[in-house]
Amino acid sequence: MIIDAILTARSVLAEHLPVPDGVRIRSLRTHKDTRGDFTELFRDEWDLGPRPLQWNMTHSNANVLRGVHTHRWHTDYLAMAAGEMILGLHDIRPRSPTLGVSLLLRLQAEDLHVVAIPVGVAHGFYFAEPAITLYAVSHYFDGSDELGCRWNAPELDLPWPCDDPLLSERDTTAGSYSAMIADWQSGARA
Ligand SMILES: Cc1cn([C@H]2C[C@H](O)[C@@H](COP(=O)(O)OP(=O)(O)O[C@H]3O[C@H](C)C(=O)[C@H](O)[C@H]3O)O2)c(=O)[nH]c1=O
Repeated sequence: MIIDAILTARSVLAEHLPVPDGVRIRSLRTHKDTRGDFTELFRDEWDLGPRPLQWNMTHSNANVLRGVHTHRWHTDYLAMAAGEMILGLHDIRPRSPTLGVSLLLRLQAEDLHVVAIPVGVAHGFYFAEPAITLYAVSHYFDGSDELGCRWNAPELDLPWPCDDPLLSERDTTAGSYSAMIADWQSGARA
């Protein structure tokens, strides 16, 4: 069953489950009181990868899938502000010890964790219900660093819990997995 392939961030940390090399997951501490709550999202001292230069917020409707994308230069750093995301990860770096490793990770605003995704780890965000994602990037937005492939390319080995997600025009017309690999390797650093 697909649902069995989806791990919570908490279980990955608790059971020391393998993730693509360089992916960092950290549990965030929420301080609750009678007014609500307070959670630190980022501390440079946490050493989760390159420092964020830009923060973004995305509202996603139900059944939206953003991706699958990968980058040559910038790291993504994300947490859920509301709702839940199924984060798909897949390592495409030829020299990585986790080349080809795939993972579906459940991120929940109700159990806050932050995830840092390094260059060369392809990723997609699936939202079964409306959700709000906060994410930072280590470089300013540059469309030339936006690589990707079809969300359901078999080579990704990502059993997404959806059949017909709502995609952007860009993701609808995304190319093949092999084209993404060639594109990435033509200019990658890692
Ligand atoms: C990323 C970005 C986008 N935009 C504009 C460009 C488009 O008009 C609109 C939506 O952008 P896009 O369709 O690229 O958004 P996503 O499909 O959610 O993709 C983004 O989130 C996935 C998961 C990624 O990994 C990508 O790096 C990132 O592009 O926001 C900006 O103005 N600044 C930005 O930094």
